[in-house]
Amino acid sequence: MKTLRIATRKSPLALWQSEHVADRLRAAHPGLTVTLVPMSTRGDEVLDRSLAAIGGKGLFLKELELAMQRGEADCAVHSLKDVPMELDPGFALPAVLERADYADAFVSNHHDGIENLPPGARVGTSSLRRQAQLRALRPDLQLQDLRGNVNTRLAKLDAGDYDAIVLACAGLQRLGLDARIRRRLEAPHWLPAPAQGAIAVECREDDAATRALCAALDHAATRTCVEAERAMNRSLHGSCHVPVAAYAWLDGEHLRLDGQVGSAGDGRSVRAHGEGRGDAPQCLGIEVAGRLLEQGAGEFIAASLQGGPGEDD
Ligand SMILES: NCc1[nH]cc(CCC(=O)O)c1CC(=O)O
Repeated sequence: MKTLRIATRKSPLALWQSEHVADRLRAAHPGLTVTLVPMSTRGDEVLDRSLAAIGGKGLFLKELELAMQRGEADCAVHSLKDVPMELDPGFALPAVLERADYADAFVSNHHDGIENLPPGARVGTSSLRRQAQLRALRPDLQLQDLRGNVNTRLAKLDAGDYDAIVLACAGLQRLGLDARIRRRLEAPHWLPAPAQGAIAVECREDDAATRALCAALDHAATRTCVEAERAMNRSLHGSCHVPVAAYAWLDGEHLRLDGQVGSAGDGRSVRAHGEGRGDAPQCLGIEVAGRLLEQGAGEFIAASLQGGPGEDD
C-alpha cells in the first residue's frame, strides 16, 4: 500500500488526533503517503438535542465506518472513550496509542477547585459520570447541560453561563489549552471515563494491509489497561447513558483497576477495586464489574437507562 486515507471528524480535537496518527504512521513507514478525509457526522451536526436522544455516541463513528465500507477511506481515528463497547461487526481496532493524561480537568475563570466553589454554583457538564461525581462531593451545586466541542464549551464558560466546567485534560492539552486546567481531578478520588486519554485507530476487519500498517502504533501497556476498563463497562451494560467511571494502571506485571458506578440524581455511588495479572485484563474488568453489581450498581444502571437523556463526556 502506498497511500493510507484516514477518515476524520472535523472538530479541532478530532483533526489534531488524526494529524497526530498520520504523523506517527509516516514516521513508522517511510515512503507511505497518509492523507486525511474530513467528514461531518450527525453527532457533530445536531447540537440542540442530547446524544442519547439522537442515537448515542455511535453516531460519531457511523459515517466514518460507512466511508471505510464504501472504500473512500482506509481507517478512522477516534478518542477511545467515545467508541462503543461493542464495535460494529466487520470492524477492528488495530492500534491503541499510548495513553496521554487520563484525568479530568476542573476549569474555571474564578475558582481553583470544586471545594472552593460558592454554594449553589453552576457547573456545566452533560456527562452523567461527571455529574454523579460532582453531586457526591457537592450536593448543593447546580449541574447544567453543556454540549459541543471543547472550544464551544470553553466559550460558554467564558460568556458567564457557568461558574466552572469539567473537561478531559487530554483534549485541552492536545489543543494547546493546558493553561485552562485549574486542577487535575485525579484517581482514586475522581475517576475518568473508561479509556479516557487513549486514541484508537479503527479499520475494516478484513483489511489486512491497513491492520498491519496501524499495528506499528499499538502500545501494549495502554491496550492492557483500556481492555480492563472497557471489559468492566461492557459487563455493566455501560453505554453513554450510564455514569460509569474506570481507571486501570500497570504496576510492573500487576494490573490494578478502580471502578465506580454512580447515581446521577442523588450523588450515591458504589466503588470497587481489583488486582490481577496484566495478561488477563478482561477477566479483571469482569471481576470488578461483579463486585460493583454485588454492591448494588444494578439499581443505578437501571435508573439511568430509564431516565431521560444524558451522555458521557
Ligand atoms: N466526547 C468528547 C471527548 N472525547 C474525547 C475527549 C478528550 C480526549 C480523550 O479523552 O482522549 C473529549 C473531550 C472532553 O471530554 O473534554
